[in-house]
This record gives sequence, C-alpha cells and structure tokens, in this order.
Amino acid sequence: MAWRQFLVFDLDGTLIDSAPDIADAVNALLGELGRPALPLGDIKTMIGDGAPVLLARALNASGLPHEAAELMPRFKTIYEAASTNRTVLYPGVREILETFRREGRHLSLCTNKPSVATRVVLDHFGLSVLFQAVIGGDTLKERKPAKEPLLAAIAQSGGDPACAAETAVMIGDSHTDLATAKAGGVPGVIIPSGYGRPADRAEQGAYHEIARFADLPALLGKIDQG
Ligand SMILES: O=C(O)COP(=O)(O)O
Ligand SMILES: [Mg+2]
Repeated sequence: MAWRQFLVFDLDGTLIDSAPDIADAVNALLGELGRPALPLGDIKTMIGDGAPVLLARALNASGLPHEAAELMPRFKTIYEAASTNRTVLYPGVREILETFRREGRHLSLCTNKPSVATRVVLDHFGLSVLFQAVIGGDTLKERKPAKEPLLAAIAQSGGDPACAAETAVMIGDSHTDLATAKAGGVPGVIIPSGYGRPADRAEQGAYHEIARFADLPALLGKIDQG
C-alpha cells in the first residue's frame, strides 16, 4: 500500500482546455508581424514545452526570422489579457480536485505556462485555493522536463522529494510531463487527449494512461493499493 499524498498536476491540456486562447494570442502576435494565422490544430502540437518554445515553433512555422526571446514580453502581455476568453476546465476537474483535498492529499501545480498567466487562469476558475504550491515555467531556472520544478512542487506542498517515488504522482498530458516524472523518479499518469508531443512507451518506460481526467480517481485508487 503506497498512499499517494502528493499529487502534482500539469495545467494546459490536463486541467484546462486552453489551446483556443493560446492560439488566439499566438495568432494576434503573428498578425502584428504581418503573418497569417496558424490553424488551432497546428498550435496544439506546439504547446507543452513552455511559451518561449511555443513561440519559437510558431515563428518558425510562419517563416519569421525573429528570436522568440525578443517577442516574449509582447506575447505575455497579449495572453495575460485574454487567457480566459475561451478556456474551460475539463469535465469533473473542480469536483475531483476538491475530493482529493478532502481525502487529505496535497495538490500542487507544475506547469510550463508562465507564472503570471497561470495565476490569472487559476484565479478565474477559483482553483488557486486548492493548490498548496504553484510552479510556473518561469518560476525556477529550469522548467519541465527537468526534475527541479516537479521536486520543488512536491517540497513546497509539504512533501519530501527523497520519498517522492512512494508518495507522489505526476499527472500530465504530454511527453514532457512523463519525461519530468521519469527524471524525478515519480510515477507518471498521462491523459493523451491533451496537447504536445504524444508519449512514447519505448522512450518513457512504465507509466499509467487514462482517457480523460474524470478517470483519475479510479486509477489513483489502484495506484494507492500498490
Ligand atoms: O505553456 C506550456 O507550454 C504548457 O503548459 P503545461 O506545462 O501546463 O502543459
Ligand atoms: Mg500540458
């Protein structure tokens, strides 16, 4: 029996369907640069490795020579002002997170989304109160798939990173999240209906997979049984 007290969640593509607002922000910036919009489906595949990487991929796909770093301040301004227009929670997210809290579990967020926008979105959905720690893509020097943000999320929510293999679980939607879980020695759960590069069993080793967020409580029950 290995009670998983520390649950670490990814945000985009896991708790929230945020791609439409992210795509609108990317396309607003491309419009300012005189380029046509990219399709939502293309932008979905670019999400998951942080805003600077997303921007670099979008600029590349648009044939623009700019450095993503120089456009980041403008991108953040556009996105922070319009990050909750079309974004929705996946079904059951709030209720399930509240149930986990009632069970005495500690919840933290480990996202590559920049931290100001992360706070805006969490506050909008009234979720901030449920998380004991929030690590954004620009909170630390490292971001996912490095293990540091994952271990910081566990530590800041009251856990001991040295015991994370037995006490924690990382839940995400992309290859990046599984790579993070593996780097931190924490069991990974993937919901592949999100964004980014899909997981690869040969590369990632053992992990758990569920079709939708609402399937998480049942899976966690099984993981708890050990
Ligand atoms: O901003 C991103 O690239 C993705 O954010 P995520 O880590 O919450 O999926
Ligand atoms: Mg994600």
